[in-house]
Amino acid sequence: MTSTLTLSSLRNRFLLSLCGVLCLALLSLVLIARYQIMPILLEDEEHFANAELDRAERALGGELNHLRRLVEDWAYWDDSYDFVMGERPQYVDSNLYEDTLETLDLDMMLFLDADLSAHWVAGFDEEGEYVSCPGVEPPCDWAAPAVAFLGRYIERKSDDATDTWLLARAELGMAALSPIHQSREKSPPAGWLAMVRPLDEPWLEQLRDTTGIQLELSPATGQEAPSQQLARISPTHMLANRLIPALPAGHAVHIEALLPRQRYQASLETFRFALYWTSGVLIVTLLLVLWLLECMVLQPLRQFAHYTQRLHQEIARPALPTNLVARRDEIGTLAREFNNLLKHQQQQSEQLIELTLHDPLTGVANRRLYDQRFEQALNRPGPQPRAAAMMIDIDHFKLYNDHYGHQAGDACLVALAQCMRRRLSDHGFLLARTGGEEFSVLLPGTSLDDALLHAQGLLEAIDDLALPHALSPTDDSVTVSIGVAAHHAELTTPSEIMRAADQALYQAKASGRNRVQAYHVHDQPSPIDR
Ligand SMILES: Nc1nc2c(ncn2[C@@H]2O[C@H](COP(=O)(O)OP(=O)(O)OP(=O)(O)O)[C@@H](O)[C@H]2O)c(=O)[nH]1
Repeated sequence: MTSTLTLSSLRNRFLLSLCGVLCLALLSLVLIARYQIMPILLEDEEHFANAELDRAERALGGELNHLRRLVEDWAYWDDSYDFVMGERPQYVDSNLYEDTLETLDLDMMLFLDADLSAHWVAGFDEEGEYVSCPGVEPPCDWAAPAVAFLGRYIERKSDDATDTWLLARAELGMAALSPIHQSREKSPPAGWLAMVRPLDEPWLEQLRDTTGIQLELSPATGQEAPSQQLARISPTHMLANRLIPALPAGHAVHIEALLPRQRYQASLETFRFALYWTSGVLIVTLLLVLWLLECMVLQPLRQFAHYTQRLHQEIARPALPTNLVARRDEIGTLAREFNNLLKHQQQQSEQLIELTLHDPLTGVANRRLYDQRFEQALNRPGPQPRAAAMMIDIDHFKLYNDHYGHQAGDACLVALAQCMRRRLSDHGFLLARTGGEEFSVLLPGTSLDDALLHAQGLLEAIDDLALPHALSPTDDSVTVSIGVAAHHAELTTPSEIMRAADQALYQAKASGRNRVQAYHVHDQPSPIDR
């Protein structure tokens, strides 16, 4: 019952509807964010990660180029040519010593003869000791696999170009191989020079500074490829991975970049900001709409409903609140139309009441109104006399009807009523048609004697009217007979007084008509001759 009442309120239903709309709007925003905006943000993030990895890869390429230029500088140097041709024995002492490799940031320098055998090896062994040997005999035997690999590689090589590689050994590195030529001469290589540079932590730190990317490099095999190229490890950071082919065959350098998710965070923050503001604005709008609804519609409607309740409860019709009538909107129109309807209804009910209390032919009071007024007159407190009454009957009216017709009879009734009303209205007496051709007059506060005088006046007025009555045995014009009675100790009720007046009327008829007869208590009624 309570919930029915609650939901029957326009305000609550409107509130519920608006809340529904609000929830739908917020749900739509969330769905748009989930299926439209988030994928775009994540895709943008992947592009960013790829671009950063490309940049890191280009930085590595730059390092390889640097090594390429270094190896070419040495390989195209005439002293190096002379050295591999066996013509410059002091080359080792002047150029290949520990400081040279350290300055050039190299692990190893390997000179090969044209027959691909090791000509000279200079570098740091597994213990980090600098060694320099004319071949791969101990203590330079650790270089034998490199010499073998380069030999195989150069045999298959179809050009004289410089080659560079990344090395995915236990410790990362990069290598470059260049043919040794005499400068400005196009001749087959006199030998080959290979350089190996370690990619150690200081080098990596430098690369991080140069690129501004938090990079980690590690050796990997093809099978160790990271399952996910991009791993979002926290709301603020992600790990981007990439494998770059390296030596030995089947191995790779694994680049791992720790990247900030600034763009994603910023976009997300912006979207959240927009979402919160949108929600806030929607809620404020909802409250505003409710407030406007309350002020503009619900309050006037309640006032209107309260007014209609008062209409039922109060006898006198209360006035419609002026603020409702004065409104220029639909509620104002409704209030004004309602007011007009009420007035119209009131007029109609007044007309109906009028009809129920008056005689439709003559317009004078009917018996109902006459009886009501009679009761009131007798009950009114005050000194005697309380009231007197006349009973008036047209003489030989049947003959009138027979002679002039029923319609003329009606006109005669109207004419007589108007005449008598004119005569009586000044005194505040009530004329009523109480029968077909019978009238009664109520004379409040009038004694029997005064009533007789007024009755006499009526006879004279009707006589003056001189309505022709050709068949009347009494007179050649229409006449009436009047019985008069007044309130008395023994005539206390309207019916007793009217019965007495009727008896007096009967007497008047019996005495020859066209006369007034009073009813005297305890006396035989005596006619008053004209
Ligand atoms: N035209 C018309 N005649 C009416 C109306 N009401 C009653 N009458 C007539 O009034 C006549 C009354 O006749 P009666 O009661 O015989 O009395 P009367 O002819 O007036 O004779 P007395 O009263 O004895 O003088 C009847 O003929 C009714 O038809 C009415 O509203 N219009």
